[in-house]
Amino acid sequence: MPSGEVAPVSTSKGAGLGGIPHKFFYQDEKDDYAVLQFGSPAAVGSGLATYVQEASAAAIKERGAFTLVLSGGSLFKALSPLIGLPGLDLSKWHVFFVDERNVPHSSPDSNFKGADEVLLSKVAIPREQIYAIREHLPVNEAATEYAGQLLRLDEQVLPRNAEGLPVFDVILLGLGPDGHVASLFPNRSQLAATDAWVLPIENSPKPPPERITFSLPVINSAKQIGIVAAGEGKAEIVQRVLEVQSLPGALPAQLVRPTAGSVTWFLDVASAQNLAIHKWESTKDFPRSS
Ligand SMILES: O=C1O[C@H](COP(=O)(O)O)[C@@H](O)[C@H](O)[C@H]1O
Repeated sequence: MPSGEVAPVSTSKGAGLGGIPHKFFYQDEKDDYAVLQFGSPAAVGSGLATYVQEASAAAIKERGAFTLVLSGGSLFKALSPLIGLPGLDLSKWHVFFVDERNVPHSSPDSNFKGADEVLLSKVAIPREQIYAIREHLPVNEAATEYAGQLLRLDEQVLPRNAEGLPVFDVILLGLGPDGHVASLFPNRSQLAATDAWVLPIENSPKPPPERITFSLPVINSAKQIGIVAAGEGKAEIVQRVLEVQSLPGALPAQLVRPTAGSVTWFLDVASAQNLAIHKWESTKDFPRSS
């Protein structure tokens, strides 16, 4: 995440409607920090489906497998345009959860249940390639067990980088109103954890209290990270994360900085409404256009 008084460095203006996003880039060392603003939540979903479709085709061509990591909340519904999309080789897909609540799979709080009802039960991904939290374990053991599921996969499915960390093809993150991503909450010790792939959480500020979450180093090892935030309720936090420096004590979403991959934000007009880009474009005083 850029620091200081942050300004976008270039823009390419689409209408935001019909799936053609208004696209702009924030400064980052690797020039790979794109923000896509779509005309509606439905268009965000279509854009997201295309992003996943393209990543899937590339990964399957390269190594015969595709790894997709989901977060919870509103994301599953946004992904529904994936259902019935032609040309997806779903038999090669492996689906994971970047965070999960330590509850039975039948609980309304379960991310697995939410994903299954809205998406996973409607597509032909082999069930053994959907990696759910093991139920009825103490949360420490649930985190260790989930990490074990990842460790058991061979590198053709889940490659490792030079640091030995897993490299997922696509991780999709939601954004909480406090700037949390996955179950990494502001000012919590888990933000500094480097020694475990999957961390237990015993006292989450958002219920339910027990959760497991990927650590930041694992998230930041992904090839592609999509951060999805639609609706007016996300406008304030989207602007804070993208444009307000908060070091020290950066928000979790500001710590999403892939070591070798890219970040793409998926916003709609409502969640992007506070971004300074609109002010600059309307005054034609765009600070550093390229
Ligand atoms: O608790 C959680 O919240 C975030 C944001 O959810 P949303 O419904 O506001 O999109 C979610 O990304 C995370 O996975 C979940 O556990």
